[in-house]
Amino acid sequence: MANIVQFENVGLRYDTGAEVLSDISFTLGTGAFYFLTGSSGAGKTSLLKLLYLAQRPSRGMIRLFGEDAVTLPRKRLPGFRRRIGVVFQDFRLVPHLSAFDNIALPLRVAGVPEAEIAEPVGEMLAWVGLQERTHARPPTLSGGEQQRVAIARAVIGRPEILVADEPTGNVDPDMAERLLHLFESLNRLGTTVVVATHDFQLISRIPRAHMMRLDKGRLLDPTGSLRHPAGPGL
Ligand SMILES: Nc1ncnc2c1ncn2[C@@H]1O[C@H](COP(=O)(O)OP(=O)(O)OP(=O)(O)O)[C@@H](O)[C@H]1O
Repeated sequence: MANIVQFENVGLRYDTGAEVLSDISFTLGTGAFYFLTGSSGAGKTSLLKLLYLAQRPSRGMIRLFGEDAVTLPRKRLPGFRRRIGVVFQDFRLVPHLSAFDNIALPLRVAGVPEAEIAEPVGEMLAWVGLQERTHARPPTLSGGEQQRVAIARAVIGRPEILVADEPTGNVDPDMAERLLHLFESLNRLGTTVVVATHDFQLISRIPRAHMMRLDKGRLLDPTGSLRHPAGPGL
C-alpha cells in the first residue's frame, strides 16, 4: 500500500508560543482508516490543520500525494485542497446558502455542470436524513443538522482524503453510527479517512481502523499500528 501522507519530525508553534506539536512522524497508507485520539488540547485539530494544508509546520517535512507539501507554491494549494474533504469542528457552513447549496459547493467549485448536481446532492441529503431540510439555511438548522450538512459537503466530491474533526459530537448515537457508516463506505471506495474523536464507542465500530494517539503534542503511536480491542489502554 503506497503512502498518501508522510510527516517527518514535524513541529508546529503558533506565533512565538511554545511548540504545540513536536517531532511528529507518521505515514498514512492510501485507502486506510485512521482514528486520531487525545485529550483536549493535545493537538488533534492542529495536526489535522497541517494535514489539510490550513497551516504550515514550523519545522519538519510533510509529503502529500507524493509531493512536498511544505514548499508547495501558493498557487497549487487550491488544487491540493480540492483533493481533501474536511469536516470542521465548527462546521463552517455558508450561512446564506441553503443546505442543498452548501453541499453542492465542492461540485460547483470543481466545475461540475449544473445538470449533474441535483441528483448526487439529493442522494447525499437523503443519506444524512435531511431531505426535509433541503432549502433550510444553516442558522435555522440544529447543531446536529449543521454537522450532517458539513459531512455531506465534505464527502460529496469523493475526496482522496477525508479529514473529520469530532464529526459526531452533536448527533445522537444512531446518527453517529450512520455517519460512520458513510465514512466507511467512502473508505471502501478508496478514500483515506482520518477521524479525530473522543468517542470510543464509535472507534470500536471499525475494528480494521488504525489508531493515532496524541499526548501533549506528541504522537504516542507513530506507526499507526492496528489497535487493540477498545478499552482504557487505547
Ligand atoms: N490559533 C492558535 N493560536 C495559538 N494557540 C493555539 C491555536 N490553536 C490552538 N492553539 C493551542 O494549541 C494547543 C493544541 O490545540 P488543538 O486545538 O490542536 O487541540 P485539540 O486536541 O484539538 O483539542 P480539543 O479536543 O479541545 O479540540 C492548545 O494548547 C491550544 O491552546
